[in-house]
Amino acid sequence: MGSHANGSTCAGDGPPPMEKRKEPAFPLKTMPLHANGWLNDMKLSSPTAVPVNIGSNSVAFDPIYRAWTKYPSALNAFERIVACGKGKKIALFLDYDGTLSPIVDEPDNAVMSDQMREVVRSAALHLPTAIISGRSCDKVFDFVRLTELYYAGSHGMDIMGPVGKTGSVTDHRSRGTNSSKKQDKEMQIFQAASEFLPMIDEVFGLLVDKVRGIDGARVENNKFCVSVHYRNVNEKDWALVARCTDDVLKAYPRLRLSHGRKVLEVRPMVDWNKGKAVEFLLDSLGLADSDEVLPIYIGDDRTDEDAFKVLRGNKRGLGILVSSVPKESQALYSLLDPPEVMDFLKRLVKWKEEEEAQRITVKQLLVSVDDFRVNL
Ligand SMILES: O=P(O)(O)OC[C@H]1O[C@H](O[C@H]2O[C@H](CO)[C@@H](O)[C@H](O)[C@H]2O)[C@H](O)[C@@H](O)[C@@H]1O
Repeated sequence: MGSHANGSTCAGDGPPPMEKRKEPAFPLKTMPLHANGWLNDMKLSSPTAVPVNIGSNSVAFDPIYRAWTKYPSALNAFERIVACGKGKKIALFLDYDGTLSPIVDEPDNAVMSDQMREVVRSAALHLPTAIISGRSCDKVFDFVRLTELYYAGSHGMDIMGPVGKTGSVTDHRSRGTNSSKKQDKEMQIFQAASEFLPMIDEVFGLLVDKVRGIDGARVENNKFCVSVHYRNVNEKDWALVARCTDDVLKAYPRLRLSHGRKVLEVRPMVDWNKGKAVEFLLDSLGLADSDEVLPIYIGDDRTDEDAFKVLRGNKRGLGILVSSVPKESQALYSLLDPPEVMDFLKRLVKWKEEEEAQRITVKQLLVSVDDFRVNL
């Protein structure tokens, strides 16, 4: 995985800081069975990259990482990837946290660099582009601040797009949409679980109260989902976080839980996920024909696997996993970290610009030949 050599570590994935801890308010052996299962998942969901100290490209020199060749580097395989897209339209789907912005300890600080914003903007000018995030649409929009894109927040349960853009999604399949405007240029297109809003608000309040005593625990309201963060919680207290979340969820059988990177994600029990959001957008944008369109999805999280799976099915498109540690995935390719994502997007934009320039030249040539014939 040669191209991975320019990477940096996800510093935020390191062990939580050793802080003064509270003892769990209950003996661990009394943990309910599924909260115990969660604990296992909590440990597995965000494995720590173990950097080997060789210069700044530590992870890339890690022999274990280098031996991980199951998902080839999307940078090394760039020519192969664009060859799949030759003569097709490429549709781009991007996760936010850990893909466009580095993982950091404080969720509110997960800003996107200006450079990355510029690259995503250029990509969106050439290719239909959507950001699909576990965060609420509003939050991810506040970070990204680009009106040229589609946004699918709350794990795809809340989809918004640019108003008046050619090929923009129409409302014909939407449920409960009143075209609520955002930033004057954004409109709500689809909400998969709008009836859950009051329940999510309620659960958010209960979870905030419940984990208040746990050092480092933080609850985030993502509109149709709630995130319970334990990145800054001492590992010994992760079981307590699981137990508190489970206690609250017991009264809400219509909510379920998924695991992200040091976060428990509470979400409505509806048949909707990032994969469904990708299908919805492809379909609604008239991009569902796999003979004409190559969808590429880039993401780092477990919840992105639903999208990788959709694209892998029938060889419809390509998933690219962003990871600095070897892990199993439904993706076909990999990138080390957000800087590599930026490099990949830059190359994609350049390739697209060259392709467009070639097409214009050929068109001009054909016009000249026609003119020549007419004048003969
Ligand atoms: O689908 P995504 O865009 O990847 O969103 C998933 C979650 O991302 C955020 O949490 C993660 O990033 C934080 C900032 O780097 C980090 O502190 C946290 O540990 C990660 O899990 C976001 O805060 C969550 O609400 C999203 O669900």
